[in-house]
Amino acid sequence: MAILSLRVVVPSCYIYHSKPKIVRNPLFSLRPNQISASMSYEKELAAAKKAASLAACLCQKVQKALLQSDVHSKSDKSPVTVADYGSQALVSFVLERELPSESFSLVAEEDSGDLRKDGAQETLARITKLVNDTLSSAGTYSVSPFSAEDVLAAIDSGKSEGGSHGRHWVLDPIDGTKGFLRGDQYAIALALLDEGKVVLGVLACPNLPLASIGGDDKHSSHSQVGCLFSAKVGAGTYMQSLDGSSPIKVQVSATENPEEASFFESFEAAHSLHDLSSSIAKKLGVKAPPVRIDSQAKYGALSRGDGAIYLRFPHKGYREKIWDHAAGCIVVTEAGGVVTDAAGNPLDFSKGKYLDLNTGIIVTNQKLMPSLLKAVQESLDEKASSL
Ligand SMILES: Nc1ncnc2c1ncn2[C@@H]1O[C@H](COP(=O)(O)O)[C@@H](O)[C@H]1OP(=O)(O)O
Ligand SMILES: [Mg+2]
Ligand SMILES: [Mg+2]
Ligand SMILES: [Mg+2]
Repeated sequence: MAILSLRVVVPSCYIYHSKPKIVRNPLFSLRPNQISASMSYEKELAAAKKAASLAACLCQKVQKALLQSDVHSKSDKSPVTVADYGSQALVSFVLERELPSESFSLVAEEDSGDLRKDGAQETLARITKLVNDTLSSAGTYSVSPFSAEDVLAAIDSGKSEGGSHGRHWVLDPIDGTKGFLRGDQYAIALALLDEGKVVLGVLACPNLPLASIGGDDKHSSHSQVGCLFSAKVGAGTYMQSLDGSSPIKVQVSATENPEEASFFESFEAAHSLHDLSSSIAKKLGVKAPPVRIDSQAKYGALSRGDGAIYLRFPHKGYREKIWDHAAGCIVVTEAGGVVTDAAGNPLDFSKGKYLDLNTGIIVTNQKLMPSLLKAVQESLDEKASSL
């Protein structure tokens, strides 16, 4: 098993350049029917990139402090709480500020319930300071400091239920909390739904190396970290460094040969059935051991071809939430990949907060999908008959 465990030197606050120089590869030029789709959502994508970059900056400050603190405090959940809420407040603030003319609906993981309880004042004060410090060090907005009430209101603007009508932002302010606490991978995942479809997505992965983490490159140095993936319907997927390099277009692995493919799965066995993934991979003929990493960073890594397959089979009874897959899904599909449930159905983000799925989520390229689906079905049948 390959485990990517990184203790990183945290970069200083990212300065997000709102107008990056986009390097377009003529090999991937747009077809005429894609042009109208690609023309729209331009300012929404720019706002999403800005929001996720600022939130990543806030999270890195907290993770850095967490990793430097003494070992006993690492089981303390409060640092991640502060970062979760702070990230959500910042994203909500930036989106509303950048897109003032649009009606604003946000479906997000956190709410302010616990922060309004007696005894939470100190935590709320820490979050408020963190949000204000991040905004002032980025120097993007000349706003008077946020009050604690402003922070609570910004967090609570994420209370929308989503659905199939209109536009809804979808946010996981820290995806991969366990990875965040360990000092490993996590992501800030932000997507936009329009009439129930994901039309853009951004994944900020502060600890993901800019170089490939795929099979053969496991031993290469992972010194430069911090990736920002962004995708817009009909316009492909781009990756840039979180500290502001030019975006480059990325594509999923083109391999047709499972023997060459490596596969990603959750680091946490409690999040996905590792035995089932191993049986599927074996049936398919995958030779490499699984690459286990936390969060939607898996979708980002897959979108640039680091691995060719992502398998996710949560334990019985777990319901997947839209914020855990919306951004990752468009990042992979716009890079040429396919994301389905175990029966081969596309994910439906139009039903509110939850995804109604058949058994699990599988991700790969177009060529490998038919044989992957067959291996999944056979493994599920074997599992059912052994019960
Ligand atoms: N019991 C669980 N089973 C599956 N996924 C879970 C479970 N508990 C939390 N998650 C969510 O799974 C995602 C991370 O999974 P992984 O890193 O294994 O891919 C996160 O979105 C995490 O939520 P959270 O956003 O609170 O971290
Ligand atoms: Mg999550
Ligand atoms: Mg989360
Ligand atoms: Mg959570």
